[in-house]
Amino acid sequence: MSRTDDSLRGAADRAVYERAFAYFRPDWPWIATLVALIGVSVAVGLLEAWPLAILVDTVLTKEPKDGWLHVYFLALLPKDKPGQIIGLVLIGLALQIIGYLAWMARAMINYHLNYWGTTRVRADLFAKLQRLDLSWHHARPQGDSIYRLTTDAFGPWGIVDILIGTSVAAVTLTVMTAILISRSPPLTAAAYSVAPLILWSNWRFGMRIHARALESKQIDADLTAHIQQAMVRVPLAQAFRREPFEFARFEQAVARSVKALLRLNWQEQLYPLTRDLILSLGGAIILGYGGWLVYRDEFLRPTPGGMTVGALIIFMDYLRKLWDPLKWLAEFFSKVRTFEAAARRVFFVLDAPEEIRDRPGARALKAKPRLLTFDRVSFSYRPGHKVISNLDATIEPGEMAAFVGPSGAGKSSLLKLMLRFHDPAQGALRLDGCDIRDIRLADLRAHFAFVTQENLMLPTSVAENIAYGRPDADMAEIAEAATLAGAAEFVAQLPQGYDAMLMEGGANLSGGQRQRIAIARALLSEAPFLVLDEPTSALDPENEALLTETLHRLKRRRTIVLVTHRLNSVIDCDRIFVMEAGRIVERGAHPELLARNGAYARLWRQEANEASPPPRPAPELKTRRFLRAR
Ligand SMILES: Nc1ncnc2c1ncn2[C@@H]1O[C@H](COP(=O)(O)OP(=O)(O)OP(=O)(O)O)[C@@H](O)[C@H]1O
Repeated sequence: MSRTDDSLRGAADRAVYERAFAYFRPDWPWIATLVALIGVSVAVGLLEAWPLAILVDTVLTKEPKDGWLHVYFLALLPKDKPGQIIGLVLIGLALQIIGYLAWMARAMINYHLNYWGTTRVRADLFAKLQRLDLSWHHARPQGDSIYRLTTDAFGPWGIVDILIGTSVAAVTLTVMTAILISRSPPLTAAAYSVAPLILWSNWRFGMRIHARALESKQIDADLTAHIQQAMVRVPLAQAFRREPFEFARFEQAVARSVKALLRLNWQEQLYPLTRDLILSLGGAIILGYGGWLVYRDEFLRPTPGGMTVGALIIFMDYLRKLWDPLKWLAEFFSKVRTFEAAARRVFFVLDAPEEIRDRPGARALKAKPRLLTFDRVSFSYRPGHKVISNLDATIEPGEMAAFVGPSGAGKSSLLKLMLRFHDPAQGALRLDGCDIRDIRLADLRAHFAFVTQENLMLPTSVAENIAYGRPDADMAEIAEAATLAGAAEFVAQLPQGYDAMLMEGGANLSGGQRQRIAIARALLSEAPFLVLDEPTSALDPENEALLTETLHRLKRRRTIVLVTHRLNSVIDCDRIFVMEAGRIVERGAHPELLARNGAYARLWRQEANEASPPPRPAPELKTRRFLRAR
């Protein structure tokens, strides 16, 4: 997935952090509990070695030491030695259990915050992606939006988590250092002598593992995309006997993935090895130097308050515990920057301007038949490349109008302007004289039932596919729409009829069957305008005639706007607009256009030469709701 995004650039920005925290504001009681539990874990961790130290220094010795923690622990215990031994064992056990429980509760709260907080981020992102106009989506691969939703959405929690963890690490280090200094400043210095090594190794391996993990993730994403595309190409590969080529490409992609994983695994193995070597070195320094201090203070020159075996045990234990907080501090920048980059990619989408949206004070407009006007409309996808130029057209309520013309003339683009998938650069489209940009978007779109060229199918039942625009429709209405669209016959032959499940993209239907389902979906909608882009392109002559007949019956009840190359279906249209290079070059009804012997007549003769069979009369259909006057 391409991550070379505008959102990755720029210095660390406080606003990104504040915004990340804002997503977790509703969770503050949970965050407070999490911090408290981390405090418990840290305290337990710091106390864990003390029962053993007290046992050695105070209970199992003839000369008990009197440090404040010793006094505090002993106050909880009986006066006799066996009682004190049992008590210290039980305290050690209790500390372990509390530590485990706190760790478990922390993990669960962490998951809870992560998943639910990220759900809020995802909900905002998904809603925004749904609102963003088609130009925005067309400018990026779909995979990019999917990556932002699935992976980058974890960025805000990552930032919060890292900041909490690093703050706790800083507090832990401070408390630990204070305790160590109170026991022995020279030994504390010895313990910290390996800290630079710990920092160095954490930093170095953190960066390397992070880079290798990112590389591996990227290569895995490419592999997944590669496999997905290869599966789509199976028929092509079989037809052109390119299976060996596809297999070689697959092998290459898998080999890249394996090599990237091995590079990651190598660093993951080197890291603990280095860590254990440094810890062993630190352990040796403390044992050697600390052992000498104990020998000096206990045997050579017995010194009250000097170094003890118990204190040495504490130092050995705390040395291991230095690792974690130092790791947090060393890895802070590399880790937080990754999450920051992910969060930026999320916020980049959330902040993307919505070109197509309700204007302030946009009008509510009830869906009903209205006069549609194209008023000197110009439009381009790219500056300087006009697709529609200064186009004027009027379609009366209840009329059937068609836009015809050569491929690339701008017919489909014109239909997209009607639903405000894009806005014109100049001029306006109007409903009953009102600029459609001044109408609430949802109200405007409720006027149109659109059958696109793609005939998108959902991987659900046939019935749900037909009822997508009107989920409350009952089975009788669905079946009636299917009949009108010429779909009823083949649906009846499916094993479960209307309950039959469609595969991804409607792969278990023919192109013509998908088109009929899409038309049924539009017919079932109660929108006053039926907008159809090449509705008969995949239909056989019989079904084309059936649909043409249905459309003619709907005339006067619905306004029908048709884009087609099949001129047979426009013969009875009230208005035909002939387009060339974004302009209307002729307009009128079929007979007058033929009589004019211009662009339309040329198209008509071309089609006649292509020997399309004459349209057959469609069977008589009983229509109820779809023909109803609105
Ligand atoms: N999303 C897009 N981005 C950039 N250019 C586009 C986009 N969609 C269409 N075009 C261009 O706009 C022009 C008009 O395309 P349009 O699809 O409106 O033509 P059409 O008359 O419907 O063609 P056809 O009959 O082949 O469907 C074409 O040159 C096309 O390449």
